[in-house]
Amino acid sequence: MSNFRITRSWIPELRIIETRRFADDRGHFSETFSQSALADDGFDAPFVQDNQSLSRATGTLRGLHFQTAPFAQDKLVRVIAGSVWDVAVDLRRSSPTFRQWYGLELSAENGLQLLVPVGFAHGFLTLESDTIVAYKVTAPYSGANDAGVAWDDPDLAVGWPLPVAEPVLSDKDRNLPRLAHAALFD
Ligand SMILES: Cc1cn([C@H]2C[C@H](O)[C@@H](COP(=O)(O)OP(=O)(O)O[C@H]3O[C@H](C)C(=O)[C@H](O)[C@H]3O)O2)c(=O)[nH]c1=O
Repeated sequence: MSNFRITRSWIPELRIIETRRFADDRGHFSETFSQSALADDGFDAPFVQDNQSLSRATGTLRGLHFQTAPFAQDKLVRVIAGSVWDVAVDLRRSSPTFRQWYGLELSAENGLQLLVPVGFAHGFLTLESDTIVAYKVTAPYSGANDAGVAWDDPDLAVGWPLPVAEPVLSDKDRNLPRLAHAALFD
């Protein structure tokens, strides 16, 4: 049996990755990344950078972000501590699921990962305090190509399970454009 099970969300380009846990009296062990498991599922873009963020407060929302070409990124997202509602939004104008979003809970407890390909915006909302999110990307950071769309754009109507009245946002995220004015993918 493989240590990874890769399935697709109802938006088929989004992969959900389950990792096998080897539990014993000490706790558990799992492999968290396998290039060959992803390649066997048809994903072979090389990851070039690892990122990690700590969000202290429950209800912290980071997103919805993406980088524009030529620094567009695929992202492989997992949670090391705590839990998030993780969201990907299809920004590909030619896609049958354009403007649609998919969300799931990623947590240290469930060990799930989401692979968000180029063409999607990504964001998450923390469901616990002191949540640590780690993710691999297939292009380096480029501030000049850092783009995004408003987390609360009514044209997207993302179903954030807000555990607080108002999310904790960066100034940048508070001022991201609505979809109608955002950079998109073909
Ligand atoms: C993403 C990134 C940021 N930075 C610098 C730029 C800022 O001075 C500082 C914080 O960046 P930012 O506020 O964009 O971090 P997040 O709000 O956590 O954004 C990230 O979280 C959402 C959920 C994502 O999907 C993106 O990968 C990423 O945009 O780190 C870097 O130096 N390298 C990087 O790769």
